[in-house]
Amino acid sequence: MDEKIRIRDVGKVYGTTHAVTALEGVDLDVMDGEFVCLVGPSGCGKSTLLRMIANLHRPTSGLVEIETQRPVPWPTAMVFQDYGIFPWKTVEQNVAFGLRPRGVGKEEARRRVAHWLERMGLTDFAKTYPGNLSGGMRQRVSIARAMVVEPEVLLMDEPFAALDAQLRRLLQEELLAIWQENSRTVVFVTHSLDEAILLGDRIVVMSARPGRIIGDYRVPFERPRTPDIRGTAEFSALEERIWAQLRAEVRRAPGGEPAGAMDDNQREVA
Ligand SMILES: Nc1ncnc2c1ncn2[C@@H]1O[C@H](COP(=O)(O)OP(=O)(O)OP(=O)(O)O)[C@@H](O)[C@H]1O
Repeated sequence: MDEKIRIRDVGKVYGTTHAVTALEGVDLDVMDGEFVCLVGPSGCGKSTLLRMIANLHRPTSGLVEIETQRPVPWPTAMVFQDYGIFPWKTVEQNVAFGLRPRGVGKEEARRRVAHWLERMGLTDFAKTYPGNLSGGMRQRVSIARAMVVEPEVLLMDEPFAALDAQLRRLLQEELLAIWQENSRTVVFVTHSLDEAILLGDRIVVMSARPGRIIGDYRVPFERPRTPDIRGTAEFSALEERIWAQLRAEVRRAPGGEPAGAMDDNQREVA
């Protein structure tokens, strides 16, 4: 496998008078086709790192590079927690949004939009406006809009965090299937270790702010995977190992609870 994303000694400081050092000395390589999950306490700079990979923020120091044959436009697409779709455009128009700027012709655009509407179960809602959709359906639109541009790197910032537990499981399972059909490079930020182990090839753990990388775990489950792996002893053991490291960082982060007060069963990083 070749290297797809190269992050070298990256730092990010926001502001000047009240400067906030969000990241410090971050090194990370992501291989082509790899699904990497980033976990860490609240405010440790996960979104900042993702936005730098998306070329939305520039690092204050260090280097973020993507190995690509077509650097213009930037070869990433992003899915946000709050959907990031346009309320004044229909589902179909939202999904088609990124195609024209990327020079995709009309016929090809029509074909791709139809494919992703169908794949995400949105065909009957093509002419609907997002305001009339549930949260789960809006997030499907968001995923379709990202996938339709056939990004080399898919960036997901807590995409399922706003959904209720059942919908979240459903969309996790759909993403797992989609990724296994398309296998692109993915960087996925989550507060849930369960979600990270289900979906990822690797789990990268960040420290409390300023964020640094303090752990890197390979997920041992073969592909294609199904959600049944959740019930295995290996799954729980990995979750325990990662949580043991993460727990100390969560406690160090602002708002970290004293020992014993956290909901250990949920393994959600506060
Ligand atoms: N535009 C900004 N200006 C100033 N400070 C910022 C800005 N964006 C983020 N920060 C600060 O940088 C730090 C890292 O923020 P970031 O959103 O990257 O963390 P995160 O790990 O994604 O947090 P969460 O898990 O809560 O979403 C935080 O202290 C945040 O307040």
